Amino acid sequence: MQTRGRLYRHLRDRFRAAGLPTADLDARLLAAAALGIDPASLVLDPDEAVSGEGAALAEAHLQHRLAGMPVGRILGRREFFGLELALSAGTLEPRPDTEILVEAVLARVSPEAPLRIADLGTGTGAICLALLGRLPLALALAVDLSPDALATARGNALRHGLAGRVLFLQGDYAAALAPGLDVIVSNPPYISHAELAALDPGVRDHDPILALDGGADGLDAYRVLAPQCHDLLRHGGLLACEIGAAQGASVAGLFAAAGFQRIEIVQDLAGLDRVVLGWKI
Ligand SMILES: C[S@@+](CC[C@H](N)C(=O)[O-])C[C@H]1O[C@@H](n2cnc3c(N)ncnc32)[C@H](O)[C@@H]1O
Repeated sequence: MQTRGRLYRHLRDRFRAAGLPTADLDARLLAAAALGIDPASLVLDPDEAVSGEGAALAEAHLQHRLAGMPVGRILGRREFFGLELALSAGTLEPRPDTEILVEAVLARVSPEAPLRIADLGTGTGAICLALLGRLPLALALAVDLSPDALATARGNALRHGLAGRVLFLQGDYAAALAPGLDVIVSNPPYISHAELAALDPGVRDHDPILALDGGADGLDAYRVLAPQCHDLLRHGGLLACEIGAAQGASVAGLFAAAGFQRIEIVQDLAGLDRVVLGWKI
């Protein structure tokens, strides 16, 4: 008889043998998802029998993972800043690094302020939904070029009860937005062509190219965003962008050239440059 505990150990041992760095966690998440149970139940009730259907689904998850598919892609969902977000073919899988951007903004605005926020290149809606969850009086515009991403983001907003405070727009960054915004956030595509060629297949083959390709040197989006956002922000407004680890000085330079002041570069938990912030004074 197949049990929860045996099924989990089967996945774990195969992932360990394949050298996956997060073998135990991946096995727990994928086995629990296949069985439709909480991961803790694998440990609490290891002797519970599993259905043939559950075991077959776990085997399919196992094969996908061994073929290099990230866990979030297999599950079709991912946790970000405490929110479970659905993914789709048109969305980047949100990364923990991007939580640094959310935290950097939250540390610089008042939670009681009725802020008008724009999230340019919203993907799953990760950044703006995380912000709206912590800023109860804020409203947001979430823009993406991808209609698939926008549909997914809208579903995520509905799931978390935030759809009444965010408007989803298909567009080219801020080209269609009106001035007067308080905060603009963006995690634009910032991978250079040289880095794209060398990218881990788990990223290259599963995240959409529109979410990754930052042009020859990775800075194309910031060249557009910095002047565009300076025009759209009110005086006292904040622009916060996620960046690649080697882009801090270049993006700070683009912010300064567009007229931003009090520019800061914030590091992630690994000490790498991750966010550039600037104020329109
Ligand atoms: C790196 S992903 C970030 C997604 C999400 N904000 C996150 O942090 O997980 C960049 C997003 O920008 C969108 N995008 C790319 N070019 C764009 C453009 N010119 N205008 C609007 N969105 C764009 C992509 O479709 C993608 O959803």
